[in-house]
Amino acid sequence: MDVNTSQRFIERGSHKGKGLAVFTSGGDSQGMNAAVRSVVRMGIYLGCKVYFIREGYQGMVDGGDNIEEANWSSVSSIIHKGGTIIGSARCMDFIKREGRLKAAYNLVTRGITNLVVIGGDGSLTGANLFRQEWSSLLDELLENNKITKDQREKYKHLHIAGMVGSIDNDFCGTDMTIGTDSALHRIIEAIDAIASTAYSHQRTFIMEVMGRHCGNYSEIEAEDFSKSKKKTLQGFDEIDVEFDPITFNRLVMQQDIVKEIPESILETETASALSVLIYLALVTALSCDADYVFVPESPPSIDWKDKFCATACCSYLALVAALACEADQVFIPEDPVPNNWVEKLCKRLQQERKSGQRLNIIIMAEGAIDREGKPITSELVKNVVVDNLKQDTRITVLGHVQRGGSPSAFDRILGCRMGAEAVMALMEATPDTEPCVVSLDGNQAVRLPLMECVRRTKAVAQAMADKQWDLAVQLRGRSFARNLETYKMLTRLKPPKGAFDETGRGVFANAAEESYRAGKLDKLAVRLYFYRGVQLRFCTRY
Ligand SMILES: Nc1ncnc2c1ncn2[C@@H]1O[C@H](COP(=O)(O)OP(=O)(O)O)[C@@H](O)[C@H]1O
Ligand SMILES: O=P(O)(O)OC[C@H]1O[C@](O)(COP(=O)(O)O)[C@@H](O)[C@@H]1O
Repeated sequence: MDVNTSQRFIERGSHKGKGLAVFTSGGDSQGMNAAVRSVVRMGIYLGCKVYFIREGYQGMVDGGDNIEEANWSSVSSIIHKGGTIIGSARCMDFIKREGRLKAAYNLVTRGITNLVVIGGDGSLTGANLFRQEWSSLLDELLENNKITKDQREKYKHLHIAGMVGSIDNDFCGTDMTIGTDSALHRIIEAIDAIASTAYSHQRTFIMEVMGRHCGNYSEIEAEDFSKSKKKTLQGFDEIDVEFDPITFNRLVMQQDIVKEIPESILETETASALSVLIYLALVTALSCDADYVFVPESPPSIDWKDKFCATACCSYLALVAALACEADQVFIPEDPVPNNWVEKLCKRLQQERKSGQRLNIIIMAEGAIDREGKPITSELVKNVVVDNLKQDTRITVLGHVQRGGSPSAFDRILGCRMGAEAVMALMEATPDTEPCVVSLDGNQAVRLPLMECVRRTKAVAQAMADKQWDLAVQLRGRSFARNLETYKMLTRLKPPKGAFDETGRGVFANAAEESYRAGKLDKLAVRLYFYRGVQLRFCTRY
């Protein structure tokens, strides 16, 4: 499209008469209001008739006052508010065709054929299914004399654009989901606050942050519910809802699903909800100098508990002490091997205390598991620390605080940009255009095929279910992998072989300086080298 065409296209009123609706679905997140506002105003600007659909898919199915025309001022003064002013819900009715038929009727009778869905992968999957079925739903409505032939013809194409609203940053295809940045702010503020009291009492704190995924849940078809079909998910067969207290805790976290899924499915399918997404835990650990982070994509070995307090080797504590506290001594540790993580953590905790550190922070994603896929709960880690290290230990579950409060500037802007792009995508759509999800790629808003992203997102869950941890990390994307690598890098005690020059000075420090001056390195690499260099310089004093 040349400049003139594109300018004409976004001309005020250039899409007069089109019916467009926006709704929020699944878990709410900060920044959703900014996105809603942007959709409404962009739509109105282009001449569309814009509707709110309240309470997610439930409002679409129920119709009535839940579908309400919006105007310019209905989205005034909402950009700074957390949550979503139009409500969000998880809706079992929409999982069934019967529910989707009602939803189609409610849209057609209002002339709505453009939908902006703001939610997670489940909501986007539902929207895609809805679009696939649209034609047959309209046929059924016509057959039942619910709509006229004219309506059937006029509204025969449904267009879908998605935006990912979730604090979990768990959607493949976008660098940041709407809400993640704000949630991180909450977590970091909370950890900073905890650190002061932890310091006073010389305590270890286990901070549990949100981050879970139930991608396979979205794949449950309506038929599965009616037939109570028994399914087995590889790797989770041993999970017992009733008798295993650890597993029970996990399922409690999924209580919205537990409530609604028949017992027979609950016992098998819900297990898949244990596939956990860890962005918040990982990045928080990185930002807060946490002593350890439990993450499902890269879980510890199965015997983590036994090894937790068994030996005397520690790397992270020493590194953090050296970097953050200007420690006088730096240890040259062994490269961490996955099966030794418990040992290392134990050593770290002990070593930090020995070297004068007054507190420890352990961060856990709420769905952390070990390499066998078994959950590791905050309670379990606490017991291990208390029983074996005798450290005064507390658990803080940050819970929904993370999803509350005002959105950060980043999330407000992100919502605005994504919303405008979603409307543009709908206006440009042709009958053959696939549903898209508006994503952030670097600093660019891009449109990606919705189902491809959903497929990739679900592949992460599958990789974890298959215990393919490297693959799970890789599927989460480059930036996730880099964050994990950075975290591991900065928690190493021992620099790689060849890190010293003949004078004992870190060669990485030299290399970084030279390369940075020559413009050969990116910021991250320089920072990593810098940290290694600092560490090595400390060594040279001995
Ligand atoms: N496979 C599906 N078919 C139809 N609707 C679905 C499907 N998966 C999810 N949904 C709808 O989307 C809602 C939100 O999905 P959920 O997975 O709970 O949250 P999120 O969108 O945050 O991932 C569900 O309550 C349901 O109404
Ligand atoms: O608010 P609920 O229903 O207790 O759900 C809690 C879950 O929602 C989330 O905040 C977001 O999950 P979704 O984006 O998948 O909806 C998770 O991090 C958390 O585990």
